[in-house]
Amino acid sequence: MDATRPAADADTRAVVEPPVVDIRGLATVFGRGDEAFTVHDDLQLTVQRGEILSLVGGSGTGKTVLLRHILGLTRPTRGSVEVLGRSAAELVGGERASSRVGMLFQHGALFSAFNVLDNIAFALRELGTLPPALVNDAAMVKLRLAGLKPEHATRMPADLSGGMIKRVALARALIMDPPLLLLDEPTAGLDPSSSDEFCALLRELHAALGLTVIMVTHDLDTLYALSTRVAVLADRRVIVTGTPQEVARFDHPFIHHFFLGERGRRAMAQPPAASSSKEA
Ligand SMILES: Nc1ncnc2c1ncn2[C@@H]1O[C@H](COP(=O)(O)OP(=O)(O)OP(=O)(O)O)[C@@H](O)[C@H]1O
Repeated sequence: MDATRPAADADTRAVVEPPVVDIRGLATVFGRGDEAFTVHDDLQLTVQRGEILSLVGGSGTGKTVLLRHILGLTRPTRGSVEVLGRSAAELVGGERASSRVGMLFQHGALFSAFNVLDNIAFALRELGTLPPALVNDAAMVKLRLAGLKPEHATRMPADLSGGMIKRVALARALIMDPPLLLLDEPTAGLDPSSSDEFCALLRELHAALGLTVIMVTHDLDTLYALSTRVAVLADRRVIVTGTPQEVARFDHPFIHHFFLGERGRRAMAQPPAASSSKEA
């Protein structure tokens, strides 16, 4: 187990391929002078192609801020965030952003005035490079990929269940075929059965599309179902990475609370569902 990096022998690709995400010496400080508040300090994290990395940490430890840095929406105070070999800051806006990184926001963040198909098609339509019929065809492909039916295309977001909203948001995140997918609490607000179904869909798409996934989650069942690796944010940095079982053995108050409480022991007792799990 390594405090900041995947084990070199975890996967030979890790040695020969550049990481999909490479974060070095990252610091995030909000405010100035007496008001300064340090969220991250000398944080390192690398994510290799094909991983499903779960980012866990207590409330306010900077998980969402880190996702925003990776998306290029915000810049750290110090350090570098590289995504697919380029600075994340170069990603912002237009085709380059959504064709490299897809983002599934916690509550779906669908446009309430657009129907399902128009929500899915949004980024591709905005590009203006394809005729409308082809944009619709591409959106229909993603709609089906996300496990929705053609008859759902004309529904409005207000008429969708929580599970369907997640699926539409996922289809929208994938419209430009990004190699990297960021998930913020993908199963939050879903009942256990919808949550299991959504995890199964994410696992299928991860394998079928060869995605790299970074996921923020507080849900241990989701973590055990999907993660190939877990990174724990505490004390302003990534204190440990490893398989869920390895990380659970690391001695830190947050980890004791998160993994070894009753809820954690129950989730750990489930057989690991991620077929691509690898020992670090
Ligand atoms: N733009 C900002 N200006 C000032 N402080 C901010 C800003 N964005 C985030 N913060 C602060 O940074 C800290 C980390 O926030 P963040 O939302 O990343 O936490 P989190 O780990 O995602 O928490 P949670 O699990 O509760 O969602 C919080 O204290 C938050 O108030």
